[in-house]
Amino acid sequence: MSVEIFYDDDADLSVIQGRKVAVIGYGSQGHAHALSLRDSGVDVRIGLPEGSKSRPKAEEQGLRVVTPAEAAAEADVIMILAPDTAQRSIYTESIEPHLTDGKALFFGHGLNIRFGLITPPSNVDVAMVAPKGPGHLVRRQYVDGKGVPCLIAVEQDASGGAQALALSYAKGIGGTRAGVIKTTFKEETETDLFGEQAVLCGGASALVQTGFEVLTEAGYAPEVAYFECLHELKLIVDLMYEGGIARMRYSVSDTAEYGDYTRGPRVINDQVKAEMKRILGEIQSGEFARELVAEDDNGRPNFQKFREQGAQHPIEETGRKLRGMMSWVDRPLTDTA
Ligand SMILES: NC(=O)C1=CN([C@@H]2O[C@H](COP(=O)(O)OP(=O)(O)OC[C@H]3O[C@@H](n4cnc5c(N)ncnc54)[C@H](OP(=O)(O)O)[C@@H]3O)[C@@H](O)[C@H]2O)C=CC1
Ligand SMILES: CC[C@](O)(C(C)=O)C(=O)O
Ligand SMILES: [Mg+2]
Ligand SMILES: [Mg+2]
Repeated sequence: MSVEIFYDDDADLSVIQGRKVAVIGYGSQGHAHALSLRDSGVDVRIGLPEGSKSRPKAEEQGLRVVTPAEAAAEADVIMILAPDTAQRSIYTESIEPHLTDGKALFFGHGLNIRFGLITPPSNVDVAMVAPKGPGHLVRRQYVDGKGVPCLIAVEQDASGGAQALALSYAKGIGGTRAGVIKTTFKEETETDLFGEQAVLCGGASALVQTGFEVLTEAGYAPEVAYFECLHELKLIVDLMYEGGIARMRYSVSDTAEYGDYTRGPRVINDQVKAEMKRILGEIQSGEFARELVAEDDNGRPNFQKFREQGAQHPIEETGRKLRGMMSWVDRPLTDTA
């Protein structure tokens, strides 16, 4: 099945430049979208509750901050970039009352629409611009004249111009420099959740931690295990990113390549694939979304525990020490990450 991919020449920046945009939330994605849209000549305001920790940061970076309700009332494109679990109540309390004819409601991820947690009225456009990368890199790439690829989707096209508006927004954050693929809220939501759970975040973290544990439990130095299982992973993934798995295999030794073919499938085996399929099933059925919402409604007791356990894993202490010796690696997050 072929997909539609859009680049700079397919998107008209003046469409979003002609609208007033509210970015609700100023975290990973929020700061990246807001700053890059502003730098692309778009009229942006930030919606944050009084007392929000993010307010001083947004103001220091030259943005006007109002409450989410004020931002939604002023703007005609409202992009919700608060945590997915907070979006329902923000929508009901601060956005829904201001969804008058001709406005557009935008998302950076489709979870709340896909699982029916938010049901917008029929008089507004509902669309998504979802960067396929962390917000801090979305901003860094924009500043460097590059871009993170994005997905766009239109759930509701009340104006007849929702796709052109989404493409224009994507251009404003640098997405069309790299390529913007048209998809649906369903496809974006399910693939994004699967990717982050099974491969990018869950799968990769568990692989790295388990490799580190196997080496250190066998008596090898934690520093050596850290370089082998975490630090070097980036260098290997960089080669895959630049030229695919084949490029990585071309660059590593024949010994590594032979070990890759013969041992890799023993680690990521049929049992792992079956588990990945179960994970995808839980996403598609809505089981994961229900679990996430219940966890949040209960005050996130398990989430908090997992965070603490993760932070206490011995690989973190080893990494802190080693990264401290590599100034180019160990740098604080900045405006452009
Ligand atoms: N993180 C990423 O790189 C990616 C995220 N996405 C999607 O983008 C969206 C935003 O995610 P992400 O950037 O990670 O979010 P963050 O967790 O970084 O967002 C935190 C921001 O939201 C603010 N916030 C919290 N509650 C509210 C509220 N009630 N009203 C207004 N603002 C609030 C926080 O304010 P305070 O400082 O006061 O807590 C903070 O500014 C999600 O839909 C996510 O799935 C998509 C692609 C990648
Ligand atoms: C991989 C995690 C992600 O989906 C992302 C950065 O794209 C997220 O939700 O943060
Ligand atoms: Mg993602
Ligand atoms: Mg995600």
